[in-house]
Amino acid sequence: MATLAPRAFAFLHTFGLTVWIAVAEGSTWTLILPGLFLLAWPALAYLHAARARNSKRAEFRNLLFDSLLFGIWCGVLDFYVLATITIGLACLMNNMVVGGLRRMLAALALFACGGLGWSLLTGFEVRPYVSPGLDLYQGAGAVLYFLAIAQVMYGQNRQLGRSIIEIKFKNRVFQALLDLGVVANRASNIDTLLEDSLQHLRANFPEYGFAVFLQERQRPDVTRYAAAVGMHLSQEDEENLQHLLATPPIQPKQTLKLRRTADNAQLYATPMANRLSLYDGWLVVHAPRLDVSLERMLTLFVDQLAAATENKLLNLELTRTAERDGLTGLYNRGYFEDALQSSIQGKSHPPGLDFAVLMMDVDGLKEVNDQHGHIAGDQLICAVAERLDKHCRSSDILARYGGDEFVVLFPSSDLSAAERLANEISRHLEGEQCTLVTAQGHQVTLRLRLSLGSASSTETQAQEVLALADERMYDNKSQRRRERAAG
Ligand SMILES: Nc1nc2c(ncn2[C@@H]2O[C@H](COP(=O)(O)OP(=O)(O)OP(=O)(O)O)[C@@H](O)[C@H]2O)c(=O)[nH]1
Repeated sequence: MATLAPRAFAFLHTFGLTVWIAVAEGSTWTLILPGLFLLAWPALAYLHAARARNSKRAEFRNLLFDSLLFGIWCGVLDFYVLATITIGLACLMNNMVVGGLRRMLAALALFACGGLGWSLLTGFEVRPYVSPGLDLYQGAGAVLYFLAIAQVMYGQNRQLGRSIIEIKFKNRVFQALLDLGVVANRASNIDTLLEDSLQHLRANFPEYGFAVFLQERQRPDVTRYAAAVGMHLSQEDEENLQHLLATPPIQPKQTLKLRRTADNAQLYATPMANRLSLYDGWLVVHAPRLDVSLERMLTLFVDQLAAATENKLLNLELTRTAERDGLTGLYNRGYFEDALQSSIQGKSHPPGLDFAVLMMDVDGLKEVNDQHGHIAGDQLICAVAERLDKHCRSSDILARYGGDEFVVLFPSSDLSAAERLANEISRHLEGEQCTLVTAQGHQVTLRLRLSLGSASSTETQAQEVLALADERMYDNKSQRRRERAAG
């Protein structure tokens, strides 16, 4: 379609040539009337291409038909040499440009067929030369035509260059978005999610620096998560953004300029603007300047990052709810039993790793509940949980087994690990004072008392370890009761 104007000019010019020759030889209307078709053909060709399902192919067919038509017309004009050479050359060039050598050869064949076919039908006549004036007319027309075609090709090349740059940019954006998706799946927490996401962004866009920070919506002065790659976000920048988010009427929706940096680049910040349910935040980019494509890219990344963060938060919350006890925050019974099953399996397969279990029961919870109410009872359970947690190592799995019972699993350990913790509890927790506040607001101080029982897979069948620890804990409780009754 871009060549429509030069082609229309070529047909118009050829019509002028026809009129010139008709007048010069006196054949006037017998040559001019059929010549009018030359004026109509570019419009017909345009309509045909515009309506065709595949307009590019229709355009190529039109170019071949141009060659046939011009071949016939050169025959009509008795092969006036300069016209035949320039018109023929134009036909070959047009076809060569769009379809290479094969299409050019096809155009040559059609051009020759047109000219020779016409001569066969009407008799072969040759008029190699008409007048110097016509040579000048034809020469000037040819030069104009070729220059116009060159201009069209230059424009198309420029367009192509721009499109390639744009496609490469879009590919990088696409790749970065894909990377963000993969990172989001792999990240085990929000910090690694943000850090890895920015690393991948930077890998795809090394010319930019990136930073992100999320703050709690309820307490905008608290930055909850932050990460920066390839740039530094000063305390002042952070406070500035926090201030913007904390001031509802001016909460921005679009990317805004933060400040000029020392290296003459700019810091731009794109807000997450209600894309997260619990947090607000910014994606900050260090870039030489902000253009439309960078702004669009930032919006896409913010969307993707916010969606990934939201998913991860939900996922972590879900996992937490599924594995944790609601009152104490310790692992729950389900999580403990899964871990115990893994240890039992581990013992039955080489290298047959041993494990140990320590069961604990708070003495006298019923009495606390009865005397001071359930709220005080809950506080006692939480206080015990907190203190037990302090004595456990990171590899120990401490869980609330139910009611006032706690349990610790020591994977890859023997009885000594359980006995070590039992001794620590007896020495440090047993008898320790604990202050509770009743529903009525009264303070109650009581002493902690715990019954303990431990067992390990070195002593019994793996499946029996928990039951053995439980049995020993009840033995311990009975003995303590007897001692208390006696003493
Ligand atoms: N406040 C509170 N009480 C609970 C909770 N879960 C269980 N209980 C109570 O804890 C008590 C547990 O029963 P027991 O183990 O027989 O009571 P205990 O007074 O500790 O008795 P011993 O263990 O024999 O010393 C019951 O009264 C339950 O109602 C809880 O989440 N909160």
